[in-house]
Amino acid sequence: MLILSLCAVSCLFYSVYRLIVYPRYLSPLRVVPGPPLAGFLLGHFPQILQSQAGAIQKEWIDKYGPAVRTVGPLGQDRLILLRPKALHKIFVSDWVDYPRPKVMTAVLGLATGHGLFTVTGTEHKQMRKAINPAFSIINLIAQADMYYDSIEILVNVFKNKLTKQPYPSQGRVIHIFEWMNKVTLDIICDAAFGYKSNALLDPDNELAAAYAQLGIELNIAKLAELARIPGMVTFLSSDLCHKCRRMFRLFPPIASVESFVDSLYRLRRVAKQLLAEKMAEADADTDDKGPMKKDIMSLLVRASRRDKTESGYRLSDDALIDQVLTFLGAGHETVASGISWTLWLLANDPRAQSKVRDEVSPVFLHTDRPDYRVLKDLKFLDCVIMESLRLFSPAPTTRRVAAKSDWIDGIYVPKGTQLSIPIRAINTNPNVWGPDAEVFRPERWLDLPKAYDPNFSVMSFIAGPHACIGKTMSILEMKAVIATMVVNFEFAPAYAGQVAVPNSAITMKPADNLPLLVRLVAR
Ligand code: HEM
Repeated sequence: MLILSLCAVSCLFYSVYRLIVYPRYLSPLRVVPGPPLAGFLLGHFPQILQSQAGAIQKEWIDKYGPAVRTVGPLGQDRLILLRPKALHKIFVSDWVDYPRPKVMTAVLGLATGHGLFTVTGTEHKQMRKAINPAFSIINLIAQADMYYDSIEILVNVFKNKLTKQPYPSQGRVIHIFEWMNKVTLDIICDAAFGYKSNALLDPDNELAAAYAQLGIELNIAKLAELARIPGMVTFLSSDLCHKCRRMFRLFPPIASVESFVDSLYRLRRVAKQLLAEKMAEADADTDDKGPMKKDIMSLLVRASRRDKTESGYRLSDDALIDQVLTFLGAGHETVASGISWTLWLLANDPRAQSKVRDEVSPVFLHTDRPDYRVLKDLKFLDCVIMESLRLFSPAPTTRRVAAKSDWIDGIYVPKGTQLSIPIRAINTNPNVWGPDAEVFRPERWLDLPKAYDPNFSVMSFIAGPHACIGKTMSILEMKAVIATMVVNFEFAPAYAGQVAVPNSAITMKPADNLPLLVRLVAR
């Protein structure tokens, strides 16, 4: 009894210390400006959850300056940092000391396995070195043609929708994000595995259905909480968990984990089958057997065979599956959001839309499949895409944790501090981009401001060793889709007074699926 009482008193003292005394009176970060401290238990977390993705961080920066201190759940210290000096230290010079927080890697790792998102330090360096060649310009040039198989299907789907209605010339409202999500899944499946997922025409395709189901019911906050339980991530992706997944029905708040586990299982099963096929193909590959397959998995399988003998590090078969799941997870919804927001901005700026059409139309007189070099030279389209990624970054914020105590840009940051990187606020910083930083003005990319820093003024793909490996591929893919769409269709808002509705999740996608009025362009 005495021991129990002592435990209860100690717990009480510790809770008072962690939730009240430390954040309010002892934390070295209490001198950094920030919003007034909120509830003891959840801190500013509810405000972040309720706001549009990345919007509250921007509001706080506008009000309190380039370094803002907030408090997370259970009195956890958080710092929002904006200045290039801080970003350079966190992402480039001292990146190993600022890894992704455990909960972030656990959630990402659940869907993508042990891949680039979950490793850091030496293992990350080796893994990235093994994978980089698959994203080289030479491979992207070879791959670009694959994108058009899916883009052409998308164009036909839209044309069918528009012509099969009583008054085709009036156009039709189409939910753009839904279709961009399908076309980007088909493209990444083809580019990553050489696999035709056919999401555009067959929503029952195993992989397309598994992805569609993956994100529907389980919200990220619940997933993050589950991922905190030791061993849970490994368990959720195990065959055993899949066998007894119905047990989750007994716990109504997490009943949807059942379908999540099922989707994961199905994704992995397809990935394993595909890997087996690639291995067999690699075994049969000889120089005189026709063209080599150009999808990312074939390249990685061939490289892993070579590296078995040439160097110490080799991607194991399981690691190969995880990499490809990583590319599917990272390179599908992000690109779909990027394309959708670009079409939204063009729908609201008919002048820019006509200018893009005028630039791309001559190209399409010669070919329906402009290649890497041709797409690269479309300068105004490039400006439009850069401006769209600046204003509507598909990843609106990201996070890191301080693995040791150190000074960052003049602030003493204790070990364990969570660092919030406000990508949306960085991209629209008026000190760099001027008073019209929030305005869509593609031409600004032709005459960049003096304060522009190529690494830290737009952080949509972040910077340093963990920067997005798919950056060039995404921009190329966005260009191919947007050029083809704009040359075939005209886009306008679906109704008067329509506003953008970015959701508040890890990626920033249109919460309403982005309805737009689409009309055929006479060619
Ligand atoms: C417009 C599209 C995209 C955007 C905005 C985007 C953004 C990002 C961001 C912000 C990160 C860093 C996350 C962090 O560390 O906090 C990242 C990492 C990553 N992205 Fe992308 N991404 C896009 C498309 C793609 C594509 C198409 C692929 C692959 C096919 C891809 C693969 C990856 C991978 C593997 C990482 C982890 C890199 C590492 O840690 O070494 N992404 N991306």
